Amino acid sequence: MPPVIDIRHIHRVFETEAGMAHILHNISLTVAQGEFVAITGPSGSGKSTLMNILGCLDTPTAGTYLLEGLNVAQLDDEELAEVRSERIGFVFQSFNLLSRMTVLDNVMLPLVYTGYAHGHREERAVSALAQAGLPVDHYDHKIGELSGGQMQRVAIARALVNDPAIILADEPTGNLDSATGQMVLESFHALQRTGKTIVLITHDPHIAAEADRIVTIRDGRLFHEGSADGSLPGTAVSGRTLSDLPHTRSEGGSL
Ligand SMILES: Nc1ncnc2c1ncn2[C@@H]1O[C@H](COP(=O)(O)OP(=O)(O)OP(=O)(O)O)[C@@H](O)[C@H]1O
Repeated sequence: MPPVIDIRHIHRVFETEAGMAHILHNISLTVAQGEFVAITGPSGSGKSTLMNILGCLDTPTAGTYLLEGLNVAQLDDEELAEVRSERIGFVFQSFNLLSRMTVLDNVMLPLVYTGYAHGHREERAVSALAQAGLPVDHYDHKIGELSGGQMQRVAIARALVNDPAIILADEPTGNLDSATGQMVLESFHALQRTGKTIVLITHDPHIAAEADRIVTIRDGRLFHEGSADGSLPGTAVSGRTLSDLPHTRSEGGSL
């Protein structure tokens, strides 16, 4: 099976008023299906820039990205949006939930444009919330009534509701105390046991240590655990088309 994430010799250069800012340098990284990888590194090293590329929110200036075998550079905007919504679940430090809506409505939001009937959307949201470990009696609560840890569980459920292959989490425990962060991390471990591929950015070495593998970015260069740099030998890159992607919907189920 090809890696879920396969980036090769990626560079990202931003044009700024002060000139060209070369932020990512020759980064290569593969992540296998079901793997849990932590990306760590100091502030400003390029972690979010890399995560934006992995999440198809940004494109590299040079290099190749194969996502589940798809060559991302060959996708148009509509196809990229489809990949983002169906194959990738995003979890952020600041939760990014709508505070005046209920838990259930927040989790159902990504399904609005799927064309599923309301009942089916609700079923999927309930299943995702169960997977994320939020108690049932909280489903009709407003987000503003929840604790930080509960909010992050809702955000994880929202990321899961489309049954994506990959979960990308940017400092998901950054706003939580360490005990709550640890509990949220348990949700990621549980997701990994269901076959999800997880890439998590963290500053916290204790969180990073829980991943299968840690990669570190310093000054835009990637360092793999136990090796000097992240470069891979150059290989010819082909890629599949969007319709070749496997449909791995599992219709939920609790962990
Ligand atoms: N759109 C952009 N244009 C110009 N420079 C950018 C842009 N986005 C990011 N940068 C620069 O790239 C560098 C890396 O930023 P990035 O946010 O990826 O770092 P980070 O490791 O995620 O930092 P933090 O841990 O503080 O979130 C920074 O110097 C930032 O100013």
